Amino acid sequence: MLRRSPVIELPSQFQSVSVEPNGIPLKIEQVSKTYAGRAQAVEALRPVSLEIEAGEFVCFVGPSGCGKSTLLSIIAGLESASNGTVWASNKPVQGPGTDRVLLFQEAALFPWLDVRGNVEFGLRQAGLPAKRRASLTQKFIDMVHLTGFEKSYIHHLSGGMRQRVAIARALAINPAVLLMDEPFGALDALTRDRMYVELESIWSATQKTIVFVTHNVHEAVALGDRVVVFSPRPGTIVRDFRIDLPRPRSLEDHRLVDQAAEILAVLKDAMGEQEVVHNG
Ligand SMILES: Nc1ncnc2c1ncn2[C@@H]1O[C@H](COP(=O)(O)OP(=O)(O)OP(=O)(O)O)[C@@H](O)[C@H]1O
Repeated sequence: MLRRSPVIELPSQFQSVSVEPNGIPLKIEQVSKTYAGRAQAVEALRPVSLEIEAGEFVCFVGPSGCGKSTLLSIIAGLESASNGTVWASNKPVQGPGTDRVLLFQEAALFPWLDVRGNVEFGLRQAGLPAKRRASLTQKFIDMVHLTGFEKSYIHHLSGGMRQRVAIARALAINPAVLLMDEPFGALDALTRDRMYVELESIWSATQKTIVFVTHNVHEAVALGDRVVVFSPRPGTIVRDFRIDLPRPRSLEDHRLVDQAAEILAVLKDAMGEQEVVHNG
C-alpha cells in the first residue's frame, strides 16, 4: 500500500482525487533459472514467487551467487526465465522495455558525453523535440542535485556523482520500475549515506516501483518497504520482512539496527556454515 502523498499538486477542489502512482505492480510467478554451463548446468534460482505493489521499494538480500542479479535481469527482460513468468502491470515480460530500467554498481555512462548529454540520451533516442528535451534534462539534473555540472565530463565526476547521472538518465525516460543492482556498492560510506537520502527523496517524489539488490542489510532496512531474504544458490525466498519504520530513516536509529540484526540472523541461518558477506 502506498503511504506517500501524490507528487502531482492538485487544486484544492480536487485534493480528494487520488492520483495514479507512476510505478507499476510486478508479479514474479514461479520463476526459476538454470544456466546451461559448458561443463555442467548451473541452477541459479529455484521457483521464486513474489508480488510487488506499484510504488513499493523492495530490497533483495542474500549470499553472493544466490541469483539476485539473475532475478533482476529476468524482471528487466534481459534474461529469460527457464520456467515461470514475470508480470509487469499484468502483462508478461517478454524482453526489455522502457517501463523497466536496470542500474548497475558501475554507472554505465558515455564518457564522450557531458552530464547533460548523458541524461538527455534516452530522450534524444525517443525523438523528443529539442526544447522539451532540454527542459526535461534540466529537471532531472536538478532532481539529483547536479545543477552546475551540466557540462562536466564523466571522468571529472566522483563515484557518487556518476551514480546520480545514471539515476537522472534512467528517470528521464520515465520508467515505471527502477531495478538497481548494488548501485552504491562501490561508494565510500559517507557518499553512500548521502545517496540513501537522495534516492529516498527521488522515490518519494516520483513514486517509482524500486527493486534494489544489496549485500548490505543495514542499507536494505534503511531503504526498503520490504526486505526479501534469499537462500544460497539455488536461490529461493527464505523470508519477506515488512519494514514499518518511519521515514526518513537514520542508520543510527536503534529500531533500524535491531531490525537489521534480526534479518542478519535469518540470513546467517539460511547460509548455514557459509560466511556472511557485508553486514555493515
Ligand atoms: N550467464 C551465466 N552463465 C552461467 N552461469 C551464470 C550466468 N550468470 C550467472 N551465473 C551463475 O548463476 C549464479 C547466480 O548468479 P547471480 O549473479 O545472479 O548471483 P547474485 O546473487 O547476484 O551474486 P552476487 O551477490 O555475487 O552479485 C552464480 O552461480 C553465477 O555464477
